[in-house]
Amino acid sequence: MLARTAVRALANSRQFSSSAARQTKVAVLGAGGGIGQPLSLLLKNDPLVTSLSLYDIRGAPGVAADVSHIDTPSEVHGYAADKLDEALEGVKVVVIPAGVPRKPGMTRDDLFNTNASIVRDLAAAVGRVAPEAHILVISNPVNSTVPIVSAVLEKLGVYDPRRVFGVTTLDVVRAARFLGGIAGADPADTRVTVIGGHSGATIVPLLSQTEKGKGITGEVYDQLVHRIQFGGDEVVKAKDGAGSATLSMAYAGATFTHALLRGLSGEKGVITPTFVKSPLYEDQGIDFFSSNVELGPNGVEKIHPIGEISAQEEKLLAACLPDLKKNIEKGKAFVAQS
Ligand SMILES: NC(=O)C1=CN([C@@H]2O[C@H](COP(=O)(O)OP(=O)(O)OC[C@H]3O[C@@H](n4cnc5c(N)ncnc54)[C@H](O)[C@@H]3O)[C@@H](O)[C@H]2O)C=CC1
Ligand SMILES: O=C([O-])CC(=O)C(=O)O
Repeated sequence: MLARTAVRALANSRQFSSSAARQTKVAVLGAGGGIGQPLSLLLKNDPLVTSLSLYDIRGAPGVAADVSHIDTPSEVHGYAADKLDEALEGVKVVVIPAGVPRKPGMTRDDLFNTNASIVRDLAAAVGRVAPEAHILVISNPVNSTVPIVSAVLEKLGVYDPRRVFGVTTLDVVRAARFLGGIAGADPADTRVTVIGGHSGATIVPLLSQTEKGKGITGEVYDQLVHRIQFGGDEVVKAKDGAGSATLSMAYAGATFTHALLRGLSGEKGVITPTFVKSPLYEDQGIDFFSSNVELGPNGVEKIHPIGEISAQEEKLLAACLPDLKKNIEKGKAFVAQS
């Protein structure tokens, strides 16, 4: 399982990996935030990261000074608000958790007005300074921010769809954990492919494709699907105005980053769901979609088909597609009007 593999790698981080010699510089934009700080901590412990570039409009040099004392080989540098270009020099991977989080009663789409321009401007800087970088978008609403990043890069003439990813790994992490809880099994044995997008009804878990999930029916099935789709709301409610998931998201972000770095380093068979430019529903006007993607030396190596799904999952997918289409179009329209 992907998450388990990442944990093992992180645990082994004190051994200087031979792959580390490859010099992989990773930047975190939004490194001073609730996600950015623990994500920076986890990336400092990833043996595939040789240099960590931490940027935020507030607090990144402090986070960098703190994290830099951890006794792993990677270098860490922090950059203040006016040092974005410097932060991006020579980076191979850029992870973006910059932007505002939800408060109770808000949808992810309610974050659009603030986060769309933050993500647009950061993407433009990446396109200018590090046009070959792989960009991992965490900032919500992911269903719109990924099309925003893509459209910005397209405008700059540097867009390669194999290098832009929406991080939907938290949905995969939650699905494994929640199914594991119900099945009384180790989440390593209850990995679920989650497709679609990253908000409410656009999150579609394919429980029928897992050994432990396929027998679940009735109310238990409905509750499990609802919990996977609205797990984010659970955290927003519990934090009661203090934000949304940060620690589990940092874990998910570090897990996905590690998977990408494994793919980039030439490892075969690294497959995980991620929200990318995709042909799967293009005939319905939906050109971004999350499904199992094989990661390789160029980023997206292969987009896997959805495979066989149940009648219930067909219904979930039918509910997902119109919402997803609207979210994608909103992101594209924002850049077109910018
Ligand atoms: N993809 C996913 O599964 C998830 C996404 N998120 C999203 O991640 C985003 C960040 O969440 P938190 O870390 O909890 O928020 P936060 O408010 O704790 O941190 C955000 C950070 O971004 C920084 N920032 C704002 N504008 C910036 C700019 N122009 N350049 C660089 N940094 C900038 C802020 O100074 C702050 O340090 C939110 O949009 C949230 O909805 C949260 C959880 C899961
Ligand atoms: O719920 C939120 O706003 C943050 C998020 O995307 C998640 O936890 O899945």
